[in-house]
Amino acid sequence: QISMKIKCGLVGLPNVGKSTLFNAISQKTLAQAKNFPFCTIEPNITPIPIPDPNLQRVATVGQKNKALPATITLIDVAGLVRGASRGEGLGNKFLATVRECDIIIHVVRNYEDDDVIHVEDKVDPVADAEVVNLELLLADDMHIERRLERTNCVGDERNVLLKVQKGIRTGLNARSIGLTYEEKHSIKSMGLLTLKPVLYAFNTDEVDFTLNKEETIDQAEAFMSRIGYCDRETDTYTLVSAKLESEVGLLDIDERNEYLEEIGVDCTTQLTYYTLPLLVKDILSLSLVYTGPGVPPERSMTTKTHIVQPRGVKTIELAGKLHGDIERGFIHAEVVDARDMINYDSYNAAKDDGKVRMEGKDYSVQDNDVVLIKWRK
Ligand SMILES: Nc1ncnc2c1ncn2[C@@H]1O[C@H](COP(=O)(O)OP(=O)(O)OP(=O)(O)O)[C@@H](O)[C@H]1O
Ligand SMILES: [Mg+2]
Repeated sequence: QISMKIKCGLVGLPNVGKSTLFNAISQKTLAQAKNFPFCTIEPNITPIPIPDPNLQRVATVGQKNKALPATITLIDVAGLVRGASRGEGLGNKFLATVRECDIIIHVVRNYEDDDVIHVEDKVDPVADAEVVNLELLLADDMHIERRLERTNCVGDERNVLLKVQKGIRTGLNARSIGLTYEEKHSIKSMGLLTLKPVLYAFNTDEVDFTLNKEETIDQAEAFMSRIGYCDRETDTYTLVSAKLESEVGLLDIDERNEYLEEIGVDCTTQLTYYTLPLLVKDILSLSLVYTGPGVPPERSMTTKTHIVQPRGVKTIELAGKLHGDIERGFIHAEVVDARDMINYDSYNAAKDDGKVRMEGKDYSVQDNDVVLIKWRK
């Protein structure tokens, strides 16, 4: 449960800008992004740091010379076309990669550009999203059917899958039928595509992203209310301009800032490399906790950020994650909130001021906790 890699899969029709967005978020040219459908065949994978304005300060106050941010993994896969579930295009084999993801980033094309081929011949984000969503639903239906044919599919798993199958056959996503945590858990290994939360990346051109921003937001809101096979309770969207963002990502920092200022774009509120990991953190209710501060320098020179998934991680589990010896020798944990700690000059100063509390091995670590585990060999 702790520091488990969080995977985000980029999904969408071919040639809508998935690889361009992948490059924009990674701020590198890692993926080939070209104007032809099925440009991507093998998945592109890269870690993306979760922006954290407190991390550097926590490391400094904790007298550590290295600060490691938490990362999520971004995966860019092949485009999906109408009929993929019946083997059209590249078929749906690559969806096995998406099954392992925690969240789907569904890229839809809202930009007009006669030079960029559209596999459905016209720019229509609602129609595109429906094509993809229907294929995801059909892929789940087939995946469930195959699993139900197996004699070892019994008990809770079978009952829940029958319930999901019934829902899917009336056009409902697995995430829309109100499964309990336990029910979801019993079918976890299936990696159902429609059980995953979806973040729509509404990919627009530079002008719609900047000058016409208000209208573009209206369009995106209208898009969200019109698409089919969507969950209006959980699914959300973000505006992106993959081309612009991938281009500025390659400029050196001064050039980039100057250009962004000229076009009125703010990095930390508008650029996807910054906003998207934070959205993912929010949607998946992830917490960040730190280890390192308070630990003597000969034991650690690094403040490390860990991702904690919902439903709690105990200090003893965090200890196990750091080292088997630390888990075995666990005495107690010192815990301070990072937002408090950064107001002091040192870890000890925060401690002297009563900001550091003592917790036992069953304490569930919280977002922003800085944890120092006391242990003996
Ligand atoms: N916001 C945008 N405005 C204009 N052009 C864009 C935008 N986003 C992407 N493009 C262009 O669309 C084309 C296709 O992009 P890209 O290769 O990223 O698509 P893709 O979804 O990865 O396709 P595939 O599924 O075939 O791998 C490229 O020429 C890219 O420059
Ligand atoms: Mg691609």
